[in-house]
Amino acid sequence: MRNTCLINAKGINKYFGAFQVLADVDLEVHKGEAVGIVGPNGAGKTTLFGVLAGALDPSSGDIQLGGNSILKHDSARRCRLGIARTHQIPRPFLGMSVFENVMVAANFGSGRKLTKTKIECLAIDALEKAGMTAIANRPATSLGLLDRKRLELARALATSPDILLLDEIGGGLTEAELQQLVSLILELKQDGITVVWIEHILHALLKVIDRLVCMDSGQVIAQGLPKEVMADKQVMQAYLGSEVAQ
Ligand SMILES: Nc1ncnc2c1ncn2[C@@H]1O[C@H](COP(=O)(O)OP(=O)(O)OP(=O)(O)O)[C@@H](O)[C@H]1O
Repeated sequence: MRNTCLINAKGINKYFGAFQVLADVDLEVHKGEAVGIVGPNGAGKTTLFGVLAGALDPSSGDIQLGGNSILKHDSARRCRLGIARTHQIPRPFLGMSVFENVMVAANFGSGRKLTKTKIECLAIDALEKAGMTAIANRPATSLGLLDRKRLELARALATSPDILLLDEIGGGLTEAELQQLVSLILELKQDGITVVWIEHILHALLKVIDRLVCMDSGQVIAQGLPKEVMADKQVMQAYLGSEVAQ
């Protein structure tokens, strides 16, 4: 199962003006695995997600999904092909309720015409998984940061993703909430969803991932088994001076 390459990003470079943010990044993610991405602030992790999800065009390189290039597909098309993403800074539709936000995602992400009942089922299921059923009717504007993060996850789940890109979804959660999040992500993995998770909270990340990738200054500096990557000299050096919650 883990031999099937789902996402294959090759030779990704990204410049903002003259500033190179990604430098020849290769990333393979196999079907069914959970991959963690760590690295100091500014390493290029979120930019890499932007490039994978289609929010940003790479300056060069290719991204394949299931063996086919998706470079020319915009983020909406990539979402319909099964790539869902949560944002580090949540971006709900503020004029809508929690439920409406998730309904939009369920409708939009499916890539085919669904009945209203089916869309509602997808939305209810996603809200349940994200632990938001009790506040489904609240306006999105009334949510605090943690609930906005949950809503990000619910919206991503409602699109019925094959691959879930999670961007620092654990930040700001209590230890108990982190445990719930870990259990949920393990469940999603069990359900066959491939997970790529950028996270600074290592002890949570390490409970979920099969493989770890460490980035620094726009480059992948190590990847492999989590324990080996964390013991890598270059990785430890990259973290010197930055606080890593273990
Ligand atoms: N739109 C942009 N224009 C110019 N520079 C940008 C832009 N977006 C990101 N950057 C810069 O690119 C670098 C990488 O940013 P990115 O957000 O990808 O890092 P990161 O590894 O996700 O960091 P963090 O852990 O703090 O979220 C940073 O120096 C950032 O300031």
